Amino acid sequence: MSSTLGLSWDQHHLGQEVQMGSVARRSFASENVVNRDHALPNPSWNKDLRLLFDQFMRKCEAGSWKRLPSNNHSPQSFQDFQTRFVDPKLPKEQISQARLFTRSFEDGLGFEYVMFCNDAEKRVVCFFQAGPYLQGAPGFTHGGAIATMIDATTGMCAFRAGGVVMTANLNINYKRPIPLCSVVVMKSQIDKVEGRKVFVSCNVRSVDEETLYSEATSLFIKLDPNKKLA
Ligand SMILES: CCCCCCCC/C=C\CCCCCCCC(=O)SCCNC(=O)CCNC(=O)[C@H](O)C(C)(C)COP(=O)(O)OP(=O)(O)OC[C@H]1O[C@@H](n2cnc3c(N)ncnc32)[C@H](O)[C@@H]1OP(=O)(O)O
Repeated sequence: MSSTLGLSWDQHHLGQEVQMGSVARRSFASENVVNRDHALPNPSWNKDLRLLFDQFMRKCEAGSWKRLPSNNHSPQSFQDFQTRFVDPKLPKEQISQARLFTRSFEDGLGFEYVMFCNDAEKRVVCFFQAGPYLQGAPGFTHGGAIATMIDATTGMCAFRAGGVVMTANLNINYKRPIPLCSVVVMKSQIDKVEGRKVFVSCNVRSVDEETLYSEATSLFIKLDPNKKLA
């Protein structure tokens, strides 16, 4: 399947996966931040997150699911996105400090998560542990942090199916508050694709699946390579 940038998503992801191996431990002198794959267990992961990770890694061995690496810096394969869509007049020093929002916290304090995709079924699953810096109401996870993770999960689902996309609309029903430091299961799937529009839905449940925390629908638009974004 080809994306609007003329690269197939396999090429994008190949870039991501190649990068994981070759540059994963590269240090960025400007701020001494190691660009690494965060979608792997670290000591802050609780038992639930580790169990879910192990369970899905076994599914990966069986073949239908794939773990998605997640680095704090954009992979080299997104250079094309930058060249086409990012204003060249933006200050280079600040741009070189850019990092993925969800990977900008120290381990355990913010967003700890791992995503797995099943391309044949057009599904992405995310296991998310909300760290203590994501508090909204005391003891519970901030709604903006939940929205961020729903956007990231449905965005990845749309990207796997449709190439380079941006969020045009995100609707969330928050049904139950998510306890801080707990793990939730986010399941997303492509509902339909109409031209450049990719419709995705997502639900957020407790690990035992008994509690439905949130339900969401998103609309992503495949970017037109001939249109400037700003
Ligand atoms: C972040 C980039 C990622 C790229 C790389 C992907 C890597 C994936 C890897 C890892 C996933 C990580 C996940 C990250 C997740 C985070 C994503 C974000 O945070 S995105 C930031 C928030 N979103 C914006 O800032 C968009 C602002 N909006 C826009 O720039 C434009 O509106 C845009 C690009 C969305 C569409 O603009 P047009 O000019 O290309 O397209 P037009 O002609 O307006 O619309 C096309 C069709 O869509 C409909 N449409 C557009 N917006 C709609 C809406 N809100 N509701 C309903 N329909 C809408 C229109 O009516 C039109 O439909 P008709 O073809 O006429 O049938």
